[in-house]
Amino acid sequence: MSDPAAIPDARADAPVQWRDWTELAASGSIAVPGPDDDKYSRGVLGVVTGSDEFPGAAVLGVDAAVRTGVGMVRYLGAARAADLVLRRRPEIVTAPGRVQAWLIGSGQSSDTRDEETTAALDHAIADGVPLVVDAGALDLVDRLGAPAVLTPHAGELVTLLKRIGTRIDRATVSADPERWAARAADATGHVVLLKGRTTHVCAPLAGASPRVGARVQAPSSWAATAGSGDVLGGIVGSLVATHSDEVLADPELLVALAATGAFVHAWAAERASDRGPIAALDIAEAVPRVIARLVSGVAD
Ligand SMILES: NC(=O)C1=CN([C@@H]2O[C@H](COP(=O)(O)OP(=O)(O)OC[C@H]3O[C@@H](n4cnc5c(N)ncnc54)[C@H](O)[C@@H]3O)[C@@H](O)[C@H]2O)[C@@H](O)CC1
Ligand SMILES: Nc1ncnc2c1ncn2[C@@H]1O[C@H](COP(=O)(O)OP(=O)(O)O)[C@@H](O)[C@H]1O
Repeated sequence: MSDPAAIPDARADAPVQWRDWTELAASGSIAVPGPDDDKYSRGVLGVVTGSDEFPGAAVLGVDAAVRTGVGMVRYLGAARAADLVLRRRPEIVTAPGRVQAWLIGSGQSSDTRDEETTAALDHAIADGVPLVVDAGALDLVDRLGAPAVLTPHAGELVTLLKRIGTRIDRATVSADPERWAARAADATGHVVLLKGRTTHVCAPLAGASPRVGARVQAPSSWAATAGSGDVLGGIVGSLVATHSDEVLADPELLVALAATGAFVHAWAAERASDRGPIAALDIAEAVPRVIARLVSGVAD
């Protein structure tokens, strides 16, 4: 149960100007390659996700990242996951090298993290480029130096807030997601994307008040299926990698990129679903059609 006495009041609940994220808003966050572009200039996403326990999460995130439109994906996670990633996506590079953003944590757990994964995560965190931090890397939040988007679901947000002494339960988060997403952003100093039927993306307070927040309403709930969040991580990772320099210059841009990622995810799920059930990979497969519509304004 939540314990209101444990919730600190200092600086709490500074105002957020919430904006519903529309197709028009999302269309501004897609990088379209030009005649002079190559795979490096478009942006490279480094990925450290998956584990022996959850290798599939790596496949889902990488597949979604490629389909969102990035120049290259370097997968540098667990060996078993790397095999599966290459089977699904032979274009993935598993050699280390420069990247413009990192996606870390999906399909991992801080309890079972092995030495190799720890070293790969340490490298990603020290690299100085923007990060998308999911599931099993959220415990590393205090060590992030570069701008980051954290992508918790309600349960993971509860754990994040517990670290700063705010003891609430999952139901409390679900009852007021705007408040708790904002509180987590302030507590961590990073953009928080709180997942759900409505996804809330909030920037931390940084001088200007009110700060910006974005709400993405999913048109249905068929996306509530295992691995769906791993797909979202790949989509957001790809959008961040293709806007890396802009994010380093203005970290608040991560709100627009993360909200666009949630928008693309929600509408890819809708297209894949056709009013029926879907699997997580179906969402990834539908991403290019959603992106095509965003950049051309024309439905197929
Ligand atoms: N194919 C894959 O590799 C997948 C990997 N995943 C990864 O799995 C890890 C754990 O993520 P979760 O979001 O599941 O963790 P949660 O924090 O939601 O769940 C924690 C635990 O509670 C249990 N639980 C929660 N709700 C339950 C219910 N209604 N009935 C029975 N048990 C319930 C789960 O089995 C789990 O052990 C993450 O690293 C995530 O990325 C998931 O994304 C699912 C797919
Ligand atoms: N009721 C719902 N309606 C629509 N989308 C949902 C709903 N519940 C969850 N989602 C979306 O599905 C994804 C679930 O992510 P997550 O909880 O991390 O699942 P997993 O760990 O299985 O990948 C998120 O993108 C979230 O916004």
